[in-house]
Amino acid sequence: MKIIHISAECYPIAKVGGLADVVGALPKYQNTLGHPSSVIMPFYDNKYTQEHTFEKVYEAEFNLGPNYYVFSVLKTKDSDLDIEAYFIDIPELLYKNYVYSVDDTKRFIAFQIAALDWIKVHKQQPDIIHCHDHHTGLISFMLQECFDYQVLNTIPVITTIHNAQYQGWFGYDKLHLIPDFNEEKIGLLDWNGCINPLAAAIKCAWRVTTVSPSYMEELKQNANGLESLLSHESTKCQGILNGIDTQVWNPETDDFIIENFTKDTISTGRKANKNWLCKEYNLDPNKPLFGFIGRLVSEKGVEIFPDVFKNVLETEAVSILLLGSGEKETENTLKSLKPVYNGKYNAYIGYDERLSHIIYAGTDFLLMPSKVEPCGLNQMYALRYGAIPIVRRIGGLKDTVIDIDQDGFGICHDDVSVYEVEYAIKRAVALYNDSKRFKKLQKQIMTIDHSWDVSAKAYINLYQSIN
Ligand SMILES: Nc1ncnc2c1ncn2[C@@H]1O[C@H](COP(=O)(O)OP(=O)(O)O[C@H]2O[C@H](CO)[C@@H](O)[C@H](O)[C@H]2O)[C@@H](O)[C@H]1O
Repeated sequence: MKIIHISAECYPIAKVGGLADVVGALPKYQNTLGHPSSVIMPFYDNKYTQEHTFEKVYEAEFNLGPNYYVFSVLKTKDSDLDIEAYFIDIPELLYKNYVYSVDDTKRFIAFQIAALDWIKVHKQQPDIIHCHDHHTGLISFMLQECFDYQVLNTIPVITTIHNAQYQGWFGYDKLHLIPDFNEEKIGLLDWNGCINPLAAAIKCAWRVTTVSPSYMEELKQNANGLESLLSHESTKCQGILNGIDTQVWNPETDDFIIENFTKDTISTGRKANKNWLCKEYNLDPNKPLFGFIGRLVSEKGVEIFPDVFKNVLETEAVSILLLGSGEKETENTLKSLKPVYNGKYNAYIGYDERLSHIIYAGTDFLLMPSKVEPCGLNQMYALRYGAIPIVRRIGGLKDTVIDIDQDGFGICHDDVSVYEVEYAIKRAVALYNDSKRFKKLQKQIMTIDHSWDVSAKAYINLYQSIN
């Protein structure tokens, strides 16, 4: 089966968050299962595109409302990837030093048109088009209803919702950007008086998946306005838990970390990474270290951090290290705590792939008090690197972490409240002080298998069921 993934992000080419990790890994595992799987993504102006050379495999032009654009499809000449990636180059719209910004509607409609124009002329048509999130949400509508793409409408389209909070809404003033379609079908684009690409995908895709089974269930109650639509379409929806790329995320071979380790050398390996972090960020390596890595947005539960950190740092012998970027106000608040708790707390506000790996390898505990967590990859990376996750029981966190009091290996809490997270940290400190149990758990969690093997097969089964 020939599969094409269409996405705004793909690791290591362009990454903002977990979407990139999934699109960088799933096709790789599908290739290994014998199903040629490639990725179509925008050609951005970033480190990856600057450091590689590309060849043009196709060029054409298209209409975006009243304007004409020329686009090229590029392929790396010196690919170091295990997947085949094709890049849509529209210099005026996509070749930017960012992935997302305020002009996304126009940029991603253009991306979707160019991607489909190219698929249309492809010698070998795909058996499946797999779209990711709202940036590619109009593809299933376009195949079904736009006159230009009718020839492709027998190709099954799958949409994966990585995060239903973001839906890509836009007003009717931009309707003219979508290629011509039968206007009686306008209802397929509409949700609550706006054009809603994610809603259109839920209506038009052949199948809809979310990135964990629990999140699928939760969306029926809480989907940022799409609850009734998801309940209505529930027969074509399925939750498939994300995996992790165990080649990229492997403490034994990871080039980013300070010292590599296996479960047999975990003690010295993790110590070297923790010592490096503590030296670099002026923290005490003899205290339990609590880390956080992620986008600083409300759904990650980060608003409670200032109060949690103040309470904990004043009463417990702990160190805290945070890596994240996002909402400016949260960034500033978290930055402002640094001088107050000098030596006990530090934060790197920004994006740093290498540092994230070292934190997984060196922190004793990883905090994830998410309000919403469709799957969450960080807890799985933490497990693989022997860091104990402290998670709220929600979405994929609920599906992957079991509390130590239920014979499990993590620390779980039910609500996102200062009290509950503080209590979870206190339980973690008690666990840390029970050194024999703590060390045994660290070894045990490194052996939990969250690789893509199982889930990549689940996607193949899903594709086969509609092919
Ligand atoms: N400042 C920073 N510096 C370096 N690395 C950083 C970073 N901030 C985040 N990261 C990295 O980005 C990734 C984040 O992945 P998540 O799954 O936690 O989140 P995200 O919410 O982006 O993804 C959405 O999609 C994914 C994939 O489906 C779901 O798991 C998730 O629940 C859903 O919200 C991890 O690889 C993490 O290490």
